Amino acid sequence: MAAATLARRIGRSGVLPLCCRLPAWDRAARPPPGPAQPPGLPLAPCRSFSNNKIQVELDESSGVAMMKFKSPPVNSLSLEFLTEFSISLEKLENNKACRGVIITSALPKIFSSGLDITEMCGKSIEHYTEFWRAVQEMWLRLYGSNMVTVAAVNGSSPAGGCLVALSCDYRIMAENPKFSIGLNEAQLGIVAPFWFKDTFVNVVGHRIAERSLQLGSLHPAPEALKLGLVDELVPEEKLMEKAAAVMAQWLALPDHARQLTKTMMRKAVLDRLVAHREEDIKNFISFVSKESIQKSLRMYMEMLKKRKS
Ligand SMILES: CCCCCCCC/C=C\C/C=C/C(=O)SCCNC(=O)CCNC(=O)[C@H](O)C(C)(C)COP(=O)(O)OP(=O)(O)OC[C@H]1O[C@@H](n2cnc3c(N)ncnc32)[C@H](O)[C@@H]1OP(=O)(O)O
Repeated sequence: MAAATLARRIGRSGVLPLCCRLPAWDRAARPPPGPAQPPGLPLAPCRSFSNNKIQVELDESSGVAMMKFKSPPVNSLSLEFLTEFSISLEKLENNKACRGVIITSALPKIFSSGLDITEMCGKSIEHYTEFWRAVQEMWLRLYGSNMVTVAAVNGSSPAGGCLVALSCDYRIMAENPKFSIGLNEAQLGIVAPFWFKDTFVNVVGHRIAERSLQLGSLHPAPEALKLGLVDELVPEEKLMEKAAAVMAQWLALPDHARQLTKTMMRKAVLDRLVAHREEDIKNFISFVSKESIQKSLRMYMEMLKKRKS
């Protein structure tokens, strides 16, 4: 689907209507590009594209796209960011030449600061609905992607930023102990929704997830490795090289076998949100609309600003 059409269908809602396409985790495995492809079949025109928030470059010879978050100061996941993120994933997913994507940040020291807290403060019910649908959409696309997804975590990655990394197939983090990662929602006085929790449990197991979620822990990179929250640590200057090597290793397998296995591992968790999407939006709205939650979020934002001065 052309980007313009997709953007129109998404419209202000930030949502890709489910009727527009099969979810990635239900699609048939794609044949690998290259010799198996009928000669003369044009590849989708998406070698490189970028928007205000995200830059994507696809190397058609390897089938690997590099996606860089570039939304200063901290790559927070605003409604606009999430919409652009979903559009970018959709474009790659629909491009037969693309088999894998490496996700990283173009900003120094920050992978993503998580959901944009200002989107959850003092807004209308319509806005909360639109925002939360966009958060769901992003996760459904990324966690359910048929592509190989590798997170090259080159900076701190709290809450929603951690969810992005957790939703990938493999996480490599820069071995800087000043960089931390985790679902720290409890520290903000809020609660990670069930599908954040499910994604976390699927990566680190129940006990580690329970302790980390209750404490709202942000784990420095070496601790994140010990917990299995990331798969590898490498010196920052080697991060992209390592990500490319890991990608090549994963792409060496036949797509159909890897994709069906991924679907088998993730389907139950994806289906749970799909079945309860509207209820999840209602829960989010009634939760963030509480005066006590608004107060907690405002205090947290003030704390961030004070820490700076
Ligand atoms: C019963 C069940 C009901 C279920 C209901 C579910 C409800 C669940 C709802 C939501 C889940 C939430 C998920 C989230 O992702 S919340 C966001 C969590 N993120 C954080 O805690 C990170 C906060 N930020 C930081 O720790 C730091 O900013 C940093 C480490 C990322 C970067 O540090 P530094 O480089 O020192 O930058 P600054 O702190 O100076 O920040 C620059 C600038 O950016 C602003 N900012 C930072 N993070 C955010 C953010 N997430 N959203 C919006 N704005 C952010 C910061 O305030 C500064 O602004 P400035 O002072 O105006 O320059």
